[in-house]
Amino acid sequence: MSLAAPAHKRILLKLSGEALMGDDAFGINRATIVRMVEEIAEVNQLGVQVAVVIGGGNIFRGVAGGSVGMDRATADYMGMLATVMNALALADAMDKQGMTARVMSAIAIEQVVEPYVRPKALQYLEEGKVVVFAAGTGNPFFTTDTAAALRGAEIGAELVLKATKVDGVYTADPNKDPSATRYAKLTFDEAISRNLGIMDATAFALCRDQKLPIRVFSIVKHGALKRVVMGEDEGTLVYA
Ligand SMILES: Nc1ncnc2c1ncn2[C@@H]1O[C@H](COP(=O)(O)OP(=O)(O)O)[C@@H](O)[C@H]1O
Ligand SMILES: O=c1ccn([C@@H]2O[C@H](COP(=O)(O)OP(=O)(O)O)[C@@H](O)[C@H]2O)c(=O)[nH]1
Repeated sequence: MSLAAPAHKRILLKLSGEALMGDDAFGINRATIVRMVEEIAEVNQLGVQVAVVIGGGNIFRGVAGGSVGMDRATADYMGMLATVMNALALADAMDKQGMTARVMSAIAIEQVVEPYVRPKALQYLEEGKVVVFAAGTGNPFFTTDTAAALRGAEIGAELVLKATKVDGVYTADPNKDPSATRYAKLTFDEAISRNLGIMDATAFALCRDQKLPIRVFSIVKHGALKRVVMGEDEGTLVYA
């Protein structure tokens, strides 16, 4: 039996809100969330420190609100609140799975969750607790992908793992262009200049400047998270 050690000590996992929907049209699919949490538990048990940034697209997206005439910043605050709901659901499922999860919010709603305080987050990670970062960056006009890049840099994560419905970065959106092919790896500059829509340019630029690599992989594919953590070739690596 091989007792290979994980390739990373501390990771930042970005889960899209839509990933939580499973096959539902919106909201949180319980079976999907439980399965994801099982995969997170597996890497947590290997001794890997795990922080999570959760999206909110399954409940509300600021862009959608803005497009129907709402004030964009107000719609974005609604989107951030949606991520808090997802964070609570995720942390609850983690606790049921035997992990200890702590939700930290970028906007103050202290009766619900504790505020994000960087040293506290670092302390939780050292203790082996899973930290779930809620409310994105706390600012409108940003995304949770950018929050993942920001928190990843702040906590000194070795890698940002973007778990999504596709299994990597493609030459074009594979849901729209069936002839698109997947990159094994590419640089941040290539990703930005080719306008690859998998993540927003702000997130890519932040990770590029901080030399924080991102691995994009499928959350639907069983065992993929563990393979990434073990340093195996899975999905697409975006690097500086
Ligand atoms: N070049 C690309 N390679 C891979 N996926 C892409 C690309 N361009 C756009 N996408 C889309 O990005 C989505 C992944 O981003 P994600 O943040 O998980 O989704 P969303 O923003 O819809 O919640 C994929 O489902 C895919 O449709
Ligand atoms: O720093 C942030 C992060 C998120 N949002 C809002 O929250 C919504 C949900 O986040 P996102 O779309 O990134 O979620 P995901 O695509 O991962 O489901 C976004 O559309 C924005 O409206 C925001 O305003 N600032």
